Amino acid sequence: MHMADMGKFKLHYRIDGPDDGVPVVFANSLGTDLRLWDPIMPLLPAGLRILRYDKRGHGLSDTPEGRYSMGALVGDAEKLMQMTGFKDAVFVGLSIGGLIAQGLAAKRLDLVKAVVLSNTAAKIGTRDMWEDRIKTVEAGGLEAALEATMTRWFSKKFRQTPDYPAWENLHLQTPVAGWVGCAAAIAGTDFISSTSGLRLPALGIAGTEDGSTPPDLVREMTDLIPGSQFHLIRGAGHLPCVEKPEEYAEVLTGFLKSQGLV
Ligand SMILES: O=C(O)CC1=CCC(=O)O1
Repeated sequence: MHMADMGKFKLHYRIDGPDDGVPVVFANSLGTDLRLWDPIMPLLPAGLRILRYDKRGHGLSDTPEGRYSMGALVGDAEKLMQMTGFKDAVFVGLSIGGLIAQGLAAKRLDLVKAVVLSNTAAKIGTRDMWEDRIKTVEAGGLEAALEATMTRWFSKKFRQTPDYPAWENLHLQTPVAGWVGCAAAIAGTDFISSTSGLRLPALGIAGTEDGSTPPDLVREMTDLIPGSQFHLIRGAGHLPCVEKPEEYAEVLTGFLKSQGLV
């Protein structure tokens, strides 16, 4: 376990794989931490140097006070990559992690050579929708948002499995201030124009049962980037790396192969 000093707070991160491996960065979603990617880690090809981290206000990272901006979250990823020597990387972002990927690709093409935009959009929901969710969580904690969130995250089938309860706990253990801070960043983000200007290899991934970023929305964003690829995972919700890790890893590996990286 490592903590990166970001100045006023610290971010938790981990690196796996050889020093000279192909650099790949993973950014997780709202209410999860770097363990989101655990199910696919053993399924990825050898020879990748993988950086995972907990966003501010999540996992083992510190929780700065107040609402966060998307610029600040993109800046965290940028600084962490520079501190850990990651450049020319494939950046894999899921949901808010996908917003961070889009923002970082628009800003630092030297750091990001390709993006995987999983279960995300150029704009997720509306400001009013996020303000309503923020009010709910501020008043009643993450528990008050649990059922609605789990319905968006997972297929009915997955919620019957023994793997499911740990993901409820992960959501419930997110600090309220961290969740609210990141939700406010999503509320204020519209990357339609900047993502339309991206010119780099991109893969969009969607899940048929995703209640947060449905397939049409993910495809709409993916289509903004000329030459991009798109893959739909059947039977999975918002977190297909959890529900369908084999298919997710296969698609990701196929994308890396298509770029000559593995
Ligand atoms: O709808 C949810 O709670 C899931 C989600 C939206 C943005 C994100 O990162 O996760």
